[in-house]
Amino acid sequence: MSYLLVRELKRSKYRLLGLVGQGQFGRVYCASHRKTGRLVALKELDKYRFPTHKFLRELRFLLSLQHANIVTCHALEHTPTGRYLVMDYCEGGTLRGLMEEEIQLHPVQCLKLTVDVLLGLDHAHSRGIVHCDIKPENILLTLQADGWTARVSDFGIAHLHQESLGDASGNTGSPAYMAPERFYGQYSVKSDLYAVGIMLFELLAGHRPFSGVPAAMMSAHLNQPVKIPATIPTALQAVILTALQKLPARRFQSAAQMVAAVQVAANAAQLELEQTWADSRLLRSPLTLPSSVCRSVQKDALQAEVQQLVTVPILTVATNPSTLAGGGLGEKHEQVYQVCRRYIGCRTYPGGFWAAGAVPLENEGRSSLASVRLPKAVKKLLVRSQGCFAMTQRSIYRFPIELFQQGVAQHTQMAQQHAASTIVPLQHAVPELVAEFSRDFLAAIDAQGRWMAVAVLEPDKVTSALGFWNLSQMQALKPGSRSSSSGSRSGSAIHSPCLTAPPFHLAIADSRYVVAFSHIVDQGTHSYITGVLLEIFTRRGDAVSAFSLPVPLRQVVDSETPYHIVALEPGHTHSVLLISLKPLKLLRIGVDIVPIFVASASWGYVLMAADGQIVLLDRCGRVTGRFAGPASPTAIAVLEPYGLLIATWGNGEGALYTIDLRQLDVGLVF
Ligand SMILES: Nc1ncnc2c1ncn2[C@@H]1O[C@H](COP(=O)(O)OP(=O)(O)OP(=O)(O)O)[C@@H](O)[C@H]1O
Repeated sequence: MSYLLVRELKRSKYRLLGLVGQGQFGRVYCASHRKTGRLVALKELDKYRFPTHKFLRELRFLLSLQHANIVTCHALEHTPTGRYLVMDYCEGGTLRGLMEEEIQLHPVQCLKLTVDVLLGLDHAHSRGIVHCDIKPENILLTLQADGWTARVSDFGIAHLHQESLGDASGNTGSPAYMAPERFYGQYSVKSDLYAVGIMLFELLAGHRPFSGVPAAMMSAHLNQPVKIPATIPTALQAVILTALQKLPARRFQSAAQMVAAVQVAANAAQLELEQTWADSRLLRSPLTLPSSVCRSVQKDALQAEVQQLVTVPILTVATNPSTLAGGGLGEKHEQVYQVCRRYIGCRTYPGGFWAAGAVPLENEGRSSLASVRLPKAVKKLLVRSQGCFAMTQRSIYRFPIELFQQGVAQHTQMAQQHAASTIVPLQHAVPELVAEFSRDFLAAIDAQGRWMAVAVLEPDKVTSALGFWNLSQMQALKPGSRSSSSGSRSGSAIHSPCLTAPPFHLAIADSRYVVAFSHIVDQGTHSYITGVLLEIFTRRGDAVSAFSLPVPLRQVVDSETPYHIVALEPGHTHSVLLISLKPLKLLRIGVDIVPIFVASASWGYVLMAADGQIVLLDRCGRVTGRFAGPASPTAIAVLEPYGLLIATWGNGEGALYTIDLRQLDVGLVF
């Protein structure tokens, strides 16, 4: 990151959060406004590479365009070292980036993005501006409650309608998206609609209609008929064919006309779209066209959803194989069910599934097995080298990690020896009470298990203070005391900062920083949650930064990778949100279960539904396995690299399960 820019910005109203990309004319940074926490993109404009006239030209276009589907420019900042544009930050990156993710986009989402682009263009066209460079690289994305929203950016080579035709700069652009007339230096609003037609083709077909070197592409755009794959519904084929007419007069006459045609075709093709999509995995959230903006969730609805997670349905576990979800869910489920049935019912222990139940199996006349008694419902499980930390409503317990490792190791050993007829008794484990609080609390433990951040929720529910613990000595660090935890610079005093709002989650960003998440409530109604405030503190309690996310969240989990978190969103029952914090990037992945818990592993993510269904995703969000675990989970965690811990609660009893994923043939690469 440019040292000078950082120094300048230290004195400015923005705090840099990270480098986002590099364009022809300078770098783009993600920054937050120091007072409001609003995220912005700072586009550095190198004065040598971006001559003043070009720069003023783009600024003239940008400042005149204020629309939800155009990346808004707020200001121009001058520093002694340069100048930069302050723009809306688009945390979803470019449409090109989304298309390159190996997650196929739902056709309805593709149509919505196309309509978004057309609405943005309609606004620009109504002000006499032709973009002239529409392509996925110039479409940025923001994430909202109803899915991705596309915003047109980069008006660098835009032209006014009345500017002279045949202008030498008129034929600059990207040949793959250029309308035939653009190769002759001519342009009009219909040239932009042609480019949108190519993009729509590419979104639905997965490739562009013409490819090759620029000369070949020019020839194809001018002469070659467009061949549309039969997989694209007929109604939409007609829209693409009209947009890609060689003669501008035969295309849609305005962006608004094309929006109407896309909407009619989308309705006509609804059934076909669903069928096309049936075999592939996609964003299954219902989407409407055009974007009906629903940026918030009702506070009560979120509370009810969260409540549902805590008060799980009651079922007895570990003593009765029928409580382990098994039937009707495919081969893998059946496989796990069989393993459990053999383990419990026939006194065999074939490996692959190890359970420690709160009710010892001797009660049913069976041999003794290790039993982990869970005194309370576990709300959060964290696995560190020092042990497995189980957090209940007001206490933190630590189980020796060996207990679980022993369980997994024994399965493996037994599976290898084919000694499926013996039950190996495991040690009874008594969890150690690490801390007890007089009120509800949240806690996060750093990856090395050296320190812990704790927020005890105050009764007034308006404020909460953040406290820090040295876990090697198992003690809370008092505000003003000197931190002596290993790895810290000695002599730094601990603070106990007050959080802006009561948090609903604490996460560790890396070995030095903790992030507090709190809901942002609509100031007018006080009943809608519109987003999430993230406040970042050092492990000594110094406030570092704060910024807001535009989407409400209901559950957040730290990821294996620093500055990455995984979250579930209220209202988005079939998806999981991958969040990178530095710089902010959001990726929503569609899944075909309703996850209520998510855990992160070095190889990907584990999602678990209330009925025990478990889906494993790799780091790119592809499904690598699915099977059924115990029902009524209250918390899950990964026991690296191949163990999965599941806490359940029912009938006043709790249980901790360990599943050895290697035994399940789930296609994971460890
Ligand atoms: N407002 C923004 N919000 C988020 N990311 C942005 C924003 N603007 C740009 N970016 C990111 O920064 C990268 C560089 O953008 P920039 O517009 O400077 O260059 P470019 O798109 O490569 O084209 P050019 O240099 O020709 O204008 C983009 O690829 C995009 O990922």
